[in-house]
Amino acid sequence: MTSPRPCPARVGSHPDLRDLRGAALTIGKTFTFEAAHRLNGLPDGHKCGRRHGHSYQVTVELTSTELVGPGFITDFGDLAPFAAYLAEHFDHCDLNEVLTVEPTSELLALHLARWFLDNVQPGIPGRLAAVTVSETSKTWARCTLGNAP
Ligand SMILES: Nc1nc2c(c(=O)[nH]1)N=C([C@H](O)[C@H](O)COP(=O)(O)OP(=O)(O)OP(=O)(O)O)CN2
Repeated sequence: MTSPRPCPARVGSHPDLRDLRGAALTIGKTFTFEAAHRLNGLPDGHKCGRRHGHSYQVTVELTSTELVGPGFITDFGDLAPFAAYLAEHFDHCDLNEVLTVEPTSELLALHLARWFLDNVQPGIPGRLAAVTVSETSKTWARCTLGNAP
């Protein structure tokens, strides 16, 4: 019987990303909720003018040039307030009653980015880079944030 091959020497990058000029890491977490909506302002007969439902997917992306703790941009668990906001205000709701703007993917991404910046961003180390909203498996809208604080 041959003995198993020994594990190779340990490898890994130093956690200081400044070693890699211009490098940044990005993480993402996807949240889901079910909701109904109809879109106003469309031509007569447009199918999205009728009330219909979607299984929404919302992905937040966070970026940083520095890692904390064991090597995190942000602990995924610290995004729980965002999950709670979606569950409380959007899940199984009519988005026309929830939002003061038309419930398009674009305007929903914009609203959720604003809410995240106001309510989650102040308490986490990573920086919000983008919020992407998908109504269907084939479509998405992304709100990309700049570098300004
Ligand atoms: N730029 C946007 N266009 C559309 C949005 C939107 O939020 N932003 N929303 C809709 C409808 O709500 C719905 O998502 C329908 O999308 P659509 O891809 O047109 O329809 P289907 O999922 O049925 O896809 P098919 O390719 O027609 O099968 C519309 N447009």
